[in-house]
Amino acid sequence: AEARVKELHNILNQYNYEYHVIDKPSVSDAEYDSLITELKQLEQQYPELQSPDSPTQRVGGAVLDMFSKVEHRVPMLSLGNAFNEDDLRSFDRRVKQAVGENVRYVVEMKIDGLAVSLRYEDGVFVQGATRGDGTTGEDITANLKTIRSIPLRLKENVTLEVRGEAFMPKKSFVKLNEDRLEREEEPFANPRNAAAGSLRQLDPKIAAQRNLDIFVYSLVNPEELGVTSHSEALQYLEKLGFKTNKERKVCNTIEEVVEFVLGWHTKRPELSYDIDGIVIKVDSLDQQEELGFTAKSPRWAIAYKFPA
Ligand SMILES: COc1nc2nc(N)nc(N)c2nc1C
Repeated sequence: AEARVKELHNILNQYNYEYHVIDKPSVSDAEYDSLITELKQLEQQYPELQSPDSPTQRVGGAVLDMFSKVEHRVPMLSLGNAFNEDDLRSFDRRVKQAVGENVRYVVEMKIDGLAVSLRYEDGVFVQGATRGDGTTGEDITANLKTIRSIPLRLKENVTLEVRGEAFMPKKSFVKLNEDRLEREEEPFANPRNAAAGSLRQLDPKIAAQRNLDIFVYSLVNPEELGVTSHSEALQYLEKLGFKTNKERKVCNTIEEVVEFVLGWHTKRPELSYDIDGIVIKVDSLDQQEELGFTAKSPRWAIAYKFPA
C-alpha cells in the first residue's frame, strides 16, 4: 500500500501541475478524480500513510480563530514607482551610472493581487505568509494550500523561498460577485480586494471556493543556487513546478522597455487577470548586487504604474 500511495502522490502532483500550472491536462477530470478517491481510501485504510503534503490535503481541516505571525527572514520590499516614459529613462540613467552601459532588463506584468511568500523545505511546501509590513506577515499556509497552482511538492527536493502574487482571475471575480448579490451579500469592489478577502478567511473551505491563482515572480537569494540572472531564476522556478507569468520580455534598451510598456496600455483588457502596472528589473544578479537597496525598495527595479 505504501508504494501505491507514493506512486499516487507523484501521479496526482503531475496531473495537478499539467492542469493548473501549464494548462495542458493529459488526463480527464474523471481519471484525476478516480485516482484522488483511491488515495483518500488508502489514507483512510492506512492512517500511517497520511502526510500533510498529500494531494488530498489541499483543503485543510481546522477553522482558525486567528492567523499566527511570520517573521520574513528576507524582508518583502516594495517597489519604487514610475508614472511616465521619462521616469523610466531616469531609472535607466541611474542604473547605468552605477553599473555601466551594458544593462539588460526583464519586464514583467505587475499583477493586481496580494504579495505572498512561500517557503519549501526539501521540496515540500511548509509555510506561506502575507507581506504584512514587509518584516512581519500572517501565516496563511492553509489558505494558500487551496490554490491549485501552488505546488505542494516541488520536482526537486530543494529548500528555498519564493515570492509571488496571489490573485483572483477576472472571470472568477464576476462569478463571485453574482453569487454574493444573489445572497444579498456585499459585492467586492475589485479582484484585488476579493483575493485579499479570500486569503484572510479563517476557514480554508471558504478560500478553497474562491478559485484563486498565483504567479511566482522571484526567488529569494537566487545567488545561492548558482544562477546569474533573474531570467534564469524564473526558468529554474518553472522547472521546479511553479507557475510564472508568460507575458515577460527581456529588453536590451530602455526604448524597448518603453515600447513594451506602451503596448500593454491598450492590451491590458485582453488579460484574464488585472494588472496595475509593469515591473522593470535589471536582469544580471551581479548588477542587482552592485545597485543594492534603499531602505524600502531595490534600486534595480521599478514599477511603471498605469493611470488608475
Ligand atoms: C523584486 O521585487 C519585486 N518584484 C516584483 N515583480 C513583479 N512581477 N511583481 C511585483 N509585484 C513585484 N514586487 C516586488 C517587491
